[in-house]
Amino acid sequence: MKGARLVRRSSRTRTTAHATTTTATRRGIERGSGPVQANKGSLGLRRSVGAANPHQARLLRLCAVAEPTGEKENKEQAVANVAASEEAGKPARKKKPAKAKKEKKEPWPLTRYSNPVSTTGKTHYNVIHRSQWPTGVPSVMGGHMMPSGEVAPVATSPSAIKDIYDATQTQYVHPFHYYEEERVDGTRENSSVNVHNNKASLSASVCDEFASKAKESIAATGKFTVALSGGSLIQMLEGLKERKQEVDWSKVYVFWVDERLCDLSDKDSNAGAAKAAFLDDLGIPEGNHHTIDGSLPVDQAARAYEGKMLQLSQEVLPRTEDNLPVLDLVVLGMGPDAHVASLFPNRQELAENPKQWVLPVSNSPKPPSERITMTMDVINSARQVMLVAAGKGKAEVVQRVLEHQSLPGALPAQLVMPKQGKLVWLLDAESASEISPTTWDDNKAWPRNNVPKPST
Ligand SMILES: O=C(O)C(O)[C@@H](O)[C@H](O)[C@H](O)COP(=O)(O)O
Repeated sequence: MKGARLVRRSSRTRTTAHATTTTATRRGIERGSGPVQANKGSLGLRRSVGAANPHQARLLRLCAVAEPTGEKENKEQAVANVAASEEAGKPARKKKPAKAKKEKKEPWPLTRYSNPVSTTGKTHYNVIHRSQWPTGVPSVMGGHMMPSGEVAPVATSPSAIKDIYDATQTQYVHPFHYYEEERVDGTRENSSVNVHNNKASLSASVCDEFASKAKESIAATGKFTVALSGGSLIQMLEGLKERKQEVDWSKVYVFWVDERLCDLSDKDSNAGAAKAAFLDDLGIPEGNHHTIDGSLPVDQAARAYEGKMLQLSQEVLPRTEDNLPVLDLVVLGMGPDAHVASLFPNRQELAENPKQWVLPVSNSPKPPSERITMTMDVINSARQVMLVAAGKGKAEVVQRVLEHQSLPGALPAQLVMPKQGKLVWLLDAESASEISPTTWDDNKAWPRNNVPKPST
């Protein structure tokens, strides 16, 4: 059996005045071929052998239990030896049974992988045998390794994925997918990691990047479409007010990559918080800010929001060949479990969902429990994605996401890979304190488990 191999692909690092900027390609998993077989050994009952006397009959009964076929020949031989020795009046000599070959154990989770089957040419599926995960995707699906070599803690997601078992195929078909090593346009270096000295310079950089993308897009296409996330990001975007004169805000369309199901006036509303913090000051036309209808049941709210997006002309919101919307910019925060938008680890919403752009989320591990979210496919169809994380509390997850390839779905942020566009990570020194970009070119430093932490 060949297992999965962690592979770091090429990367390079450059330093700018206020930030260390590392451009790196995505890492991928290379797997060997051939399905993993549960190596139980075949069990069989001993063939019937006639007993010559009561002693031999007892030996036969002892042997007539289920036993690995590899040992049965030896036992038959032992019985035959006893019979022969007794007949010759000699004490029986027991023949040592041959030692069963020890199965070579590979560290978890490699033994849980089976063969990747490329069904579409662009997608790899993990095919998991029924005997291996009889109760669905295991809770330790977050089987990424910590720097210590330990398996990372169980994901906080409460619900197991139930509906991925395909009864006709007698196997679990894992719904998450990887992209092939190369992007659609054939280039490899599509992501960069920018580390800023502190949160203030990070926020300034987030606003600069936003404004420059807006100007670029308006100059090229006459509009700028952006989808925002909530959380601490909203405060970081306040600095856009200082860039009010730089951008023609009347041509800006704002969407929510995810939103909590509540009224705009509710303290939980991302859109409400952003309006108060900066949106209302920028002069974006009312009709260009697309908010959700928080009074609807969550599934209807998702459908209605998707409907709003679908109604926009293709001049404003063009589509990919796969009929996915192409946003000019998606700005994501990241939770401590590596969730982005409201796409939480090991949840059904993360699965490929080609028919829908926006999904309802119930029982969200992060409160409030009902939300809507754009799909990972929509995020990955954007022209540019910004992934922003700040603070010491994010250091460990940033390190895991950037330096350890996990099982797909365990760390949603690892699935952010714009197909045509660019991914820019924007971090502050604290959230980047556990990563070691200077070793990203060093093949010997992979896998990461033994890499010493950067000196402070
Ligand atoms: O909860 C939301 O509304 C989100 O959109 C969510 O994805 C958020 O961006 C991350 O949880 C990071 O939040 P923090 O930056 O506050 O940690």
